[in-house]
Amino acid sequence: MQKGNIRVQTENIFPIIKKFLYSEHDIFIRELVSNAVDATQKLKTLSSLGEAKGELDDLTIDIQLDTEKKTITISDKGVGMTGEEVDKYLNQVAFSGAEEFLKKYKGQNETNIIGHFGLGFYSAFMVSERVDVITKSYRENAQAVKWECDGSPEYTLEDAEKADRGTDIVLHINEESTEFLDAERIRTTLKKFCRFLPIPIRFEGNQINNPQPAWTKKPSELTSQDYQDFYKELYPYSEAPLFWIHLNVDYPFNLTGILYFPKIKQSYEIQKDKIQLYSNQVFVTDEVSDIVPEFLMLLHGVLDSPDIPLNVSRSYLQGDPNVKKINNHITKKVADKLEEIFTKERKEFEEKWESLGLFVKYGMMTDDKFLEKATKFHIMEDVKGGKFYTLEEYRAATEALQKNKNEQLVILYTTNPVQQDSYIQQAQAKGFVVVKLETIVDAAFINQMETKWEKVHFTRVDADIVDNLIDKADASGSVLTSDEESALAALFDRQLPELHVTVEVKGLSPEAPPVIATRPEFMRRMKDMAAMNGAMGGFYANMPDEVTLTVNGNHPIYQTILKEGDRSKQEKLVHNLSDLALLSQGLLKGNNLTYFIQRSVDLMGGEAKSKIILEA
Ligand SMILES: Nc1ncnc2c1ncn2[C@@H]1O[C@H](COP(=O)(O)OP(=O)(O)OP(=O)(O)O)[C@@H](O)[C@H]1O
Repeated sequence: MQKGNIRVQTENIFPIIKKFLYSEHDIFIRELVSNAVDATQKLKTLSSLGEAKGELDDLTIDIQLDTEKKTITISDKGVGMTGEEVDKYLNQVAFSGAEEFLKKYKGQNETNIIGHFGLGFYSAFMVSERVDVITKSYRENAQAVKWECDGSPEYTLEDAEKADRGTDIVLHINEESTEFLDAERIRTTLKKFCRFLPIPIRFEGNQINNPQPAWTKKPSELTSQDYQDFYKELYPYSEAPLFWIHLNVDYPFNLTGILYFPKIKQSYEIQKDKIQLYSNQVFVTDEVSDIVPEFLMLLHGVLDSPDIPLNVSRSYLQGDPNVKKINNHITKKVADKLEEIFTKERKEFEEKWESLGLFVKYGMMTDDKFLEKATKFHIMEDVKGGKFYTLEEYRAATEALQKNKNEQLVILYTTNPVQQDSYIQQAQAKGFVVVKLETIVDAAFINQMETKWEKVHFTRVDADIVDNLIDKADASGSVLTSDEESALAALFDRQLPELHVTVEVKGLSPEAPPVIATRPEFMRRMKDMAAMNGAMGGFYANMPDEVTLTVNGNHPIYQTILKEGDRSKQEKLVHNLSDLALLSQGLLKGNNLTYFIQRSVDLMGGEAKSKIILEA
C-alpha cells in the first residue's frame, strides 16, 4: 500500500474549498457525474480508434444511495485509471488546479468557479468526510486500485478487487451534509444538472436523463413534432410554442441550442429566465442575462456552448469577447428567422403577431441592429381587423392623405377601438387608415419609433378633430358671424374640477358632430406614462385631464340654440352637447354623469315631475 501526502503548499485546501462553495453544495453531483461521462466518452473514442479492446457493453452510469452506510456511489464503466494515473490525476493534477484557484481567488467571494480549475473531483469533499475511489483501467490486464482520502492532504493507494473496467467514487457523507442522504434530493439534483448528459444515467433503477436532446441533432433530422415534444419535455405545463430557432454555429465559437417563442396571451404572463445554459450537455445555469440580449430573455429553450467561460465570475463574463459575439449572433439569427417566416408564411406570422409583436417591439426599442432588420417585418393591424401593414406598406397606402405639412407620415392609431369608435369612424370616412396599438409596450414603442424612424409621427385617433389629425392647413371658417362664435364659445366655457377644458369654434362639415372632445396627444401621453411610472410620475398623473371641445359652428343645431330665448334651456342644451362629447371620451363620470341624465330628462319635458334641482 502506498501512503503519501498530496503535494500542496497551502496547509489545507479543503476548508477553503468548502467555504467557497458553501452556497452551491449540490454541484458535487454535477462535477462527479460529468467526470464519469467524460471517462465514458473517452472510452468510446478509444474503442472507435481500436485502442480499447473488447465489447463496450452497457455504459450506463449508476448512482447509488446507501442510507445505512451513509454513502453515495457514482459508478461508471469508462476508461478507469491505473495506480499511476490516480497518482497523477488525483494527487497532482487536481491539486495543481486547486492551487491555481486559490492564488487567483483568495479573498474573493465568488462561487461556481470550481470546474474551471480542474477542481471538479475535489468538490466531493464539500459533502464527504472520506472519499474512496475504486478504479480499474480499460487497459489489458490492468490492476484495480483503491484510493482513500479523508480530506486532509494524506491519502492511501492500494491494490483492490474490481471485476469490471471503470470507476466507483464512494462518498462517505459528512455530518453537515446528511440532506444528501435523501433519494428525492438526489433525484432533483440529478434532474437539474444531468438531465441531458450524453451517457445514460440511472438512479434507483430509473434512467433520469435524455442522452440525445433535440438540440444536439441536426435540424434536418428533426420534425416539427420533435421540436414540440422537446419543448414539452422542458416545460411540461406550457402551451405549445409559436415557433423555434435551431442554432448551430461552429465558427468563430461553438454554440448549439433551440430557442422557442412562447405563446403569450397577456403581457403580464411574461416570464424571464426560462433559457437554460449548458456546456457540452451539462447544465450550468438558467441565468443567461449576460449571454442572451435583454429582449430575448423572453424566449424559452436551451443554449449549449463549451466556449462560454461558464465557471468564472459574472464580471469576467460581461467583458468576454466570445460572449459579445454570441449575443450578436443570437440577435441576428432571431431577426433572420422572423424575416424568413414573415416572407414565406405571412399569414401565419400575422396570426401569431399578438404574441410575437411583444418581442419584436421590445427588441426594436432596445437593440438598434435588430430595429434595422425588424422594421421590415414589424406590422400594424388595421382596426377593421385582418389587414396588417408594415411601415412601408402603411406609407404606400396612406401617403396621399396622411402626410402632414412637415412631410411626416402620420400614423393614426387607436388604443381602444370600442371607446374610440366614433373617432375611428370619422377618420375612416375621411379615407384614413387607423391601426391598433393597444398593448402595454405600445406607448413606449410609439415614443421611441418617432425618434428612430425618419419622418414618422404617431397620432391617436381622438387627439384632435378629424380635420386636424393630419396637420395640413388651417380649418375653414364657419357660417357663424364672429359675434355668434364668441357667444357660442362663452356658452360652452364651463370648467369641471377634474377636467381642463379648452373651447374652440370651427367650421367643420355640417354632417360632423356638433361638438367633439379630443385629448391632445402630448398631454395624454405624459399622463399615460406617468400612470405607468407609479409614484415617480405623480406630477403629471395628478394633473387634470386636458380636453379640447371643438364646437362645429356649421352644425345646424346652433341656428336653433343661438336663437333660443329661454336662457336656462339654452344652457341645458349646450351642456348636454358638451356632455355627449365628453361621454364619448369616457370622461363623464360621477356627479357629472348624474347631472347629465337629469338634464336630459328635463329637456325631454320631465322637469315638473323630477323636482330635484341638481345643478347650481
Ligand atoms: N470517473 C473517472 N474516471 C476516470 N478518470 C477520472 C474520473 N474522475 C476523474 N478522473 C481523472 O481525474 C482528473 C481530475 O478530475 P477533476 O474533475 O478534478 O478535473 P477535470 O475533470 O480535469 O477538470 P474539470 O473538473 O474542470 O472538468 C480528470 O481529468 C481525469 O483524468
